[in-house]
Amino acid sequence: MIAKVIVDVPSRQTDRPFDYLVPFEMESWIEIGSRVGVPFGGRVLQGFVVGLAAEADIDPKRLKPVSELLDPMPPLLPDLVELAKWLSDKYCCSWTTALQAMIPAALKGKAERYVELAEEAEEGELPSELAEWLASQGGTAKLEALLERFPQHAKGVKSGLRTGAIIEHASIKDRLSIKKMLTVFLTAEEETIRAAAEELPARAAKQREVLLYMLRHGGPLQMQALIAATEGSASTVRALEGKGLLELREVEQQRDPYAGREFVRTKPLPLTAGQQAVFERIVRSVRAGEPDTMLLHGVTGSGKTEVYLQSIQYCLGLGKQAIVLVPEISLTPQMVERFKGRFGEAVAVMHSRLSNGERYDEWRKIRSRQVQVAIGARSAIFAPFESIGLIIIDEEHESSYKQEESPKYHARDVAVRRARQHGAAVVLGSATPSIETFAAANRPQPSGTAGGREPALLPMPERVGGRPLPPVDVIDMREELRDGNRSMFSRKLHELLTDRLEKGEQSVLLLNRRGYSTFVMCRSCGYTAQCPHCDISLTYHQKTRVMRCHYCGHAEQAPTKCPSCESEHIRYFGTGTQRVEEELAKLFPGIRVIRMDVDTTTEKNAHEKLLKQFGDRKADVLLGTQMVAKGLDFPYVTLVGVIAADTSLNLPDFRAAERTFQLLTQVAGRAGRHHLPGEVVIQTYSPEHYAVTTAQHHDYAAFIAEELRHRGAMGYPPYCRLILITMSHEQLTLLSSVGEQFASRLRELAEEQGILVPLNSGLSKAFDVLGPVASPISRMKDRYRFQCVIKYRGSIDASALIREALAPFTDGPPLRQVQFSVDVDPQVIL
Ligand SMILES: Nc1ncnc2c1ncn2[C@@H]1O[C@H](COP(=O)(O)OP(=O)(O)OP(=O)(O)O)[C@@H](O)[C@H]1O
Ligand SMILES: [Zn+2]
Ligand SMILES: [Zn+2]
Repeated sequence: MIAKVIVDVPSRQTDRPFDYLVPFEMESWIEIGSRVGVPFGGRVLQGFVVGLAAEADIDPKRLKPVSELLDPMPPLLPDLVELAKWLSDKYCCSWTTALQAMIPAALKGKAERYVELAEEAEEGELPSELAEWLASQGGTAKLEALLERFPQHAKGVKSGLRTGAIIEHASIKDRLSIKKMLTVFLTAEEETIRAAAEELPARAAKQREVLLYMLRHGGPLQMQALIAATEGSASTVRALEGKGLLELREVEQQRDPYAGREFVRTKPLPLTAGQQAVFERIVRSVRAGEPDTMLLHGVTGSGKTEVYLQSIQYCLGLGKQAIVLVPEISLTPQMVERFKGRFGEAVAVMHSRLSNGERYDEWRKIRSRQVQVAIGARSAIFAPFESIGLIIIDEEHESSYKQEESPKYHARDVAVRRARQHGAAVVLGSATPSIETFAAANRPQPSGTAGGREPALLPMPERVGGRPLPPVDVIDMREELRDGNRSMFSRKLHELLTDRLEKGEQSVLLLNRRGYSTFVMCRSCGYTAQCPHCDISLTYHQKTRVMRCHYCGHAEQAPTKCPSCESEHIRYFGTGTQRVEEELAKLFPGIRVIRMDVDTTTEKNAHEKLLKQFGDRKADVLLGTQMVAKGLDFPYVTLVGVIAADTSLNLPDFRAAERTFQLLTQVAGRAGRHHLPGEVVIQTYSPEHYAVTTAQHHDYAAFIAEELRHRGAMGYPPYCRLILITMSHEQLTLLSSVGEQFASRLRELAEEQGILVPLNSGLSKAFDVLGPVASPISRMKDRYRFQCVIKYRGSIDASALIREALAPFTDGPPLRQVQFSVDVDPQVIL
């Protein structure tokens, strides 16, 4: 049997399956999706089996055998292997990069090399101290360890390897192993043990105590716990083991990040009429078992989560599994609680705040069918379930569903693809759907589909219990200044905050920090501190007084004197959450503020603790960045304030208005979700902007209509699709000439297909190459950057075209090579 293996070398030359012979003893174990170690170019590399065949494509004499099988159960399933191929085609990355994205980091094995003393090694063939040491290690040791111990014998080792006096082995070691704990078991029935305990001599009182404790506990116990509870020792337990009363075994442990937490079980709520209609539509689709994508457009507080929960329940009832994606940032304890509360042990949770070990164990619960629901951020879309019935993407408009490093996939598109493989339903949920999704859901269904398809748009325009959406006040901050108010709080917001403090109700304050940074500038000459390697300002960190580059990590101490004019008026600028916090303390003495931003949430579980404190009403104000805008559901929040709405409006990003509208709508939705009515204040310098005015009136339709007009006029999605290609090199001249060559080759290829047509031509197929031009960040890590933007429309396999155009540029000698990075459907073209 031949295994076709993708080896873990992410280069173009090796981006294809290689043939290996499957040794007889592995034949019944190796499957598509198996992880193996294979010899490759003199090393052993990790690889994935992507195909099996009876005969090899190469000369059988040149075939090498698979050297090891790394897991008894393949970590990947055939559908994921196929999906990886699709990912690599669509997002122009190597197959192995796509495969690696699907498994937990713990399984990204590293080769380790061992040396073994050959039995037939002759005396004197190796330096004696080396041979002796190896013998003392049982004849084998890690090559690394050997060389570290005897650096002077490196030559001897090499010649030993050549003559065969020592033999080299390589093996793939996982970064992390399954955690095992020594566990104590009783070997007999209760009566037998009790009798034996009675018979123990008086001096073995401790042993008796241990036995009786085990009986009281009534089940296996971890050795450590047993010793701690009985104040005994390992030797006591070992003695009982010797008497055959106890047995000690290593038992696999699941690292459960939620261990010891009680989740109050919840029952399905009676659905409102609006929820019921949507629920029934979803359930019909799940039952049909055919791929189907729906957009659940429900205003904030309309009860989307309850619909998800009941739909999942239905899906599980069919014996199928469900995946729920939520943005990393809103994977809050509240969200986890709602799922654990409904489905208990059947849920695996995957987010980036888990340790590698915890994540690995959650993943194993999925792979071993212990759970039926996976809830997690973006990468949970690769959960290795075998029969998926339903995929839910909550807050589908969130940009965090797009991965910014290779493979640069969008989880939404992967979900649709995976659903097609499984015949699953996809529910995209949001109060503010992305314009692309909204347009797709409104597109007329292809005619001729049997029975006529049901509409893909499921609206829930009302809040649960008929609660109103909160009224929104827009405050023009220019007017405030004109009237002599220099504070960062408008009079209105100040007044309402005072009122909430008096009533003991809670407020959420959002500091929109997108596009904001704290940078160092000289007030005398205008000098700003720049990164010496990148074309970007350094960001100032107040705590450490260090300036740091966000692209390359370069850090330096903030100057006290301007390096350019020696003036001492060098300051940092920008409004951070810290400044707002200080201001709050000044204006409202005694106010209790919880600040939530990157600085206060770095510690593990910090996010969770802060939200719990707020939920327990230990603070009056929750102040934060984007983190506070989503998913929170606190009954005593009756005021939401946005400190400055427009910081994100002025970014040179075609999605700036959409992002602002979404953020404002989401954060406004945190107010008045329960019995107490809410109010919202938005402070802005551009009160007339349509993103602000439509958010003020909770008018998604009006926003979309206006936004679509802009997108159409400028030629942006959803009227076309984008691909961003960034090229970089140390030499500007080389880069610019390679960039030109690439762009013209791409144009030629498009021309040959007859699709090189400008977007505004009105033809159904169009493909336009813009650039190359210098990237907005024109230098990064000492490399110059150029970019091409491709806009296209119609059924064009643009990825294939780009891969073809790239081929001659990426196959050359690596040193002179210009680096290319392809971003399909980019979120930002900055
Ligand atoms: N059928 C129902 N009966 C009573 N209460 C409900 C029902 N459905 C949902 N709720 C409650 O309504 C509140 C809002 O629901 P939920 O948080 O699911 O809204 P959402 O649509 O997800 O909102 P957002 O998009 O703002 O996060 C929650 O407290 C929830 O428990
Ligand atoms: Zn200066
Ligand atoms: Zn830098």
